[in-house]
Amino acid sequence: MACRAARPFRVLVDMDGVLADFEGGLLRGFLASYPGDPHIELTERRGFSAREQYRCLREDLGDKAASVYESPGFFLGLDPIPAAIEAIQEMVQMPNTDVFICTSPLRRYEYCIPEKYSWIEKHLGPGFVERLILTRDKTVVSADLLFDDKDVVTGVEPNPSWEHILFSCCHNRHLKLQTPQRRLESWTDDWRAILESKRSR
Ligand SMILES: Nc1ncnc2c1ncn2[C@H]1C[C@H](O)[C@@H](COP(=O)(O)O)O1
Ligand SMILES: [Mg+2]
Repeated sequence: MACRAARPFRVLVDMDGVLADFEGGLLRGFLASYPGDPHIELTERRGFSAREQYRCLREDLGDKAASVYESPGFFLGLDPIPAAIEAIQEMVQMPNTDVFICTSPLRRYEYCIPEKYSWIEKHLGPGFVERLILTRDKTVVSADLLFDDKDVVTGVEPNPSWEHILFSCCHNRHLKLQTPQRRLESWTDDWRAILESKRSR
């Protein structure tokens, strides 16, 4: 029987809230577009969906928040999360390691999709565009690790192959994880140790 060589270790890295500062961009855009309306400080964000929290604050604010991130220029204008660019550039150079950026486009994808490609080219270079996976369902993508700020990542596959590492973001900081779930506080935290511990399992 022929032996199959083990494939390289595979890491998926989410984009919004992990590489690109979606929450900071949303607050900045909301304040600029709706200066007279109440807003949610980043320290007060709870729950993944910013639209839902704004809607709870006042019914009309949910759609106003969405109008900010559905506008042209929003995704391309996002700042990188601190130390994210350096971390992913280092990760991609690691031996026996494949790194992909795995992100879900908005349902209103007109500006979101091309701007996600452009953001990667702008901040990581044209070669990195090859590593972009756009999917509304990350559970069907096979990998060893997924770094994602969404507290619950679900889809059609009930047992995804990856371990979800919760990347800390303003909306999930207060959550207490169930063991054995793991968290990465920031890209200055020890993400290398997470890769090595998973690699050696
Ligand atoms: N915190 C968020 N609130 C509302 N919408 C969000 C938030 N973070 C990301 N999004 C948008 C932008 C993306 O197109 C999709 C899914 O993002 P992902 O980071 O791939 O889960 O939702
Ligand atoms: Mg995200």
